[in-house]
Amino acid sequence: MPFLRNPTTAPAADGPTGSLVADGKALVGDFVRYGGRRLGAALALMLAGGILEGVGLALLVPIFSLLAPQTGGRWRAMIVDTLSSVGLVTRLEQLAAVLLAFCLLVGVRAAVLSARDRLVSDLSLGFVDHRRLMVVTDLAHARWSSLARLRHARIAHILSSEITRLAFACSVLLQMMTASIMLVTQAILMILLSPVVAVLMIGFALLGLVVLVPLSRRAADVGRSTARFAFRIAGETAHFLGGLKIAVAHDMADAFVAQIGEEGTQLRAQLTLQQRFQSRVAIVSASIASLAGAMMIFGAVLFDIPTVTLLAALVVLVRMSGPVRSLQQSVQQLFGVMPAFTALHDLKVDLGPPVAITSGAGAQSVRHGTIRFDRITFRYPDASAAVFTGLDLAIGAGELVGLSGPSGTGKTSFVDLLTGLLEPSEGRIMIGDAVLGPATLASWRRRLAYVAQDSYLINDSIRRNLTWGSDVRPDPDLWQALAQAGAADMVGAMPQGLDTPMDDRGTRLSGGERQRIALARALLRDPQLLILDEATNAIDIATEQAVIANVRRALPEATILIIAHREETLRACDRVIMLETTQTTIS
Ligand SMILES: Nc1ncnc2c1ncn2[C@@H]1O[C@H](COP(=O)(O)OP(=O)(O)OP(=O)(O)O)[C@@H](O)[C@H]1O
Repeated sequence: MPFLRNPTTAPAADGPTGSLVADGKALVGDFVRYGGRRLGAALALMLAGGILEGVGLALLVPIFSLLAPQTGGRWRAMIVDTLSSVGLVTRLEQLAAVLLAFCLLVGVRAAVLSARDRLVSDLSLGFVDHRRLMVVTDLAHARWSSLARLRHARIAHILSSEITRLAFACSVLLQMMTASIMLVTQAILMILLSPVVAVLMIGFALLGLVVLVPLSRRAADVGRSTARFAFRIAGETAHFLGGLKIAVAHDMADAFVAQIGEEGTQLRAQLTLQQRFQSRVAIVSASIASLAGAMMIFGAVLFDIPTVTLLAALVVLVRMSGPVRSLQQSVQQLFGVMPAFTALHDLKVDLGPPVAITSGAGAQSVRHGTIRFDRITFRYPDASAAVFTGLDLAIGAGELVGLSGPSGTGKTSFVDLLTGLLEPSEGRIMIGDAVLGPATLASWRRRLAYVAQDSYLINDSIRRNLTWGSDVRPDPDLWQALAQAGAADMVGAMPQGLDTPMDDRGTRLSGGERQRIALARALLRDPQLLILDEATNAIDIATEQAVIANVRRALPEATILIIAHREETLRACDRVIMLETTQTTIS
């Protein structure tokens, strides 16, 4: 599994502002930076598709002229002359040649559009992956104090729903680019066919803008509030089970169902309103388009425009309705999905600057030695009281130390300071003769192993779980570590042994079984400091005592810190640090 080292450096100030235009610009900017040359190639293919579409439509003129000679006007003479000069004399030969050219063109256009769609899909999926990795990298490198303030539900929502909505925003943006290029090429063709018809068309396009923009804006407002509503429901759905549990326990199940039903009704009403606005926009667009068609026919008669030109122009007009509709719908859809982009940006702002870790030449190695808390004061940002004030203590290399105390006295904070997740507000932590800080953090973290109460297992085999975070090791080493953690019999009894998959992160194992696998994994890191954070509390006392003795034998030189409440566990330690109040005392 690759470890991410470099947080993203995109400046937060370039991010969304809440206005569609500014947010759209920021999203496009991000997308352009990501797409680079491939986006250029996609745009070139879009342009080629547009031009081929224009040429294909232009070929309708000779086809119509040859089909209905009396309607051709000056076009027909020109076309017949050109084809005759290359040896195609009869009407049938000329028609066959033009139709062949048309078919070839349709084939080439289909190939270009298929290449365009492949590239566009690659780009949009790749961009979403890239943004997801950016978020995960930012989270992985954020200061722990910033991270601890975030709600889990918010992160889960961003990494699942919001990223998916961003994928949709990308495809909408790309649709808009394609539609715009199509429209421009079709408009140019219209001008070439007949400037008079083009002027009429532009007049109607402007009329359409004047009528449709306010209507679309109102439809977009409705779309935006629908998105907010759906977002709120999604948030509540995430806490559904918790809410249901309390409701059932309080005999409020029917009220809970009614509450969920009411939210559904409100969302439906909102969606109906949105649909109504979209229908209104569609009715007005269709009316303007049909009026434009009628006026074009009228204008053609008035200005004596050949029927062939008129027919071709009408086909172009019909073809233009697709990109126009696509553009208009895309703008509305962007309103709905843009909050996803804003949410990603807000998360980056809330995470603040990444934690400083020196790598390369500036990095220092730490050597095994006494761990010393030297006049440590620690206060969480925004907290009124400090967790530790002027804490002085030392843990000798190779000591087995217990850490205990009532809830809220700072055990987790102590461990987080020791692993460098939190930085002291005052004072310093020494590892041997090195100060724990940006230069020594990477080296120190490579030398420690941390096992939590709720063990993190990945959805993979036991073998991969054991070597997660350390080098690949031969099977005998893995079995030895499992035996030391008291898990060898358990894994040996599984039909696939080390290759047994840990489905659903090992939830089918008991808490104690998961803890023993996590402990074996920690032993395989051969750490200088082993932290067991309530990591054996789900194991029965007799097995736990045996496991602690095994661990000590397996790591004779390592310092071991056990956070525990059980007296039996603490009795196995050389000494115990007891956190009694926020002003720590040590016994
Ligand atoms: N992110 C945070 N922001 C502000 N205060 C915090 C934060 N995390 C913990 N605290 C406070 O710091 C104090 C120490 O918390 P800590 O989690 O270290 O205690 P603990 O001994 O590990 O508790 P427990 O045994 O319940 O896990 C508590 O008063 C807690 O409310």
